[in-house]
Amino acid sequence: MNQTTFNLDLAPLTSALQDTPLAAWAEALPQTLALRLAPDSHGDLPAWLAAIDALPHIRARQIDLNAPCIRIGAPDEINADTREQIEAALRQLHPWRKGPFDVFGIHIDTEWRSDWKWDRIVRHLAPLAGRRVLDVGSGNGYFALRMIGAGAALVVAIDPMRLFLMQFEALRRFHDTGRACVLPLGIEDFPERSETFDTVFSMGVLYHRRSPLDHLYQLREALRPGGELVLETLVIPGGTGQVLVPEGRYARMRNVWFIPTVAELERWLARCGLRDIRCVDESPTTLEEQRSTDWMQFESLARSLDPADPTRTVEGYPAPRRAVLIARRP
Ligand SMILES: Nc1ncnc2c1ncn2[C@@H]1O[C@H](C[S@+](CC[C@H]([NH3+])C(=O)[O-])CC(=O)[O-])[C@@H](O)[C@H]1O
Repeated sequence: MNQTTFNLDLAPLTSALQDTPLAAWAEALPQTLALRLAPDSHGDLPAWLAAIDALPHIRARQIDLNAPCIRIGAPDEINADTREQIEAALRQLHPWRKGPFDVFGIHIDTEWRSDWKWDRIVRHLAPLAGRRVLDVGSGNGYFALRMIGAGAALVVAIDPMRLFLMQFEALRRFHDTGRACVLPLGIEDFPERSETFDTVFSMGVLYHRRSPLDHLYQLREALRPGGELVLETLVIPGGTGQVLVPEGRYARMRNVWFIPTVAELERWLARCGLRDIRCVDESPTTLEEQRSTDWMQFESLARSLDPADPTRTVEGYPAPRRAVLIARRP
């Protein structure tokens, strides 16, 4: 395996973006990613690459990217030894946070029931069929695959955590639509103004940004005029003008900066020039939706809530609740 470029097949992406303002950026991606994926760039990278290398080269015949539990291959497509080999390699890529997936009958029970989030969102979207999509903070590409399942023409998914790219690439060993890619990049590595995408998703990212309005502004600038922004983030109950800035950790997470109310978030979106702003869902995160599993054995939400009062975090803040807002770039 060529560890420097990690065999990321960027040709479909470069070709899909060739007539857009992102053409030059896409052309330069091999050099950008060579640095990001250099063998010494992350201590675990060699082990992850070895895990992917240990996967057999098989193409799944039965694939369903539209199912809540994304299905790549049916159990009867492989024998028991091959299944064992695949499962052992996929487990080397622990922790699996976003999913679930079913790979030739191996059920990857991820920390999150990401299918529940998708259900809350998808029915409110402009239909994704034929659209060019950007997913910022994509995790392992679970949602990117669901977007392809919903007919998107192209999904560019970015997430700086290289493990999540490895998980996406491991699954891509068995299927490849050529229409979705996960790139190991943060939003700060993305061109400021591309005006290329029909739909831009930012889910679970805003509260990690120290400058949330700059984040919203950059998301807006990635949209073509008339394009749709889908923003999912932590919120607190309350009205306009209220924002929680945790003193230290929030629900044991270190890098949480701004948690506004829905009304305040709507104002931020409007100030960033977005229109037709609507909150389509607001839900508390439950212990059924985010939990430790066999495929994510670290601590999860349960350990972040006050055992005496689960409506509070261990730090005494309101327990996690998330809102989904949809807006349009005029
Ligand atoms: N600067 C950054 N640029 C891009 N991504 C980032 C950055 N910083 C962190 N991330 C990534 O943003 C993701 C946040 S999780 C949401 C995943 C998915 N969207 C979900 O909705 O389940 C949070 C949650 O669990 O909700 C992580 O994968 C980070 O690596």
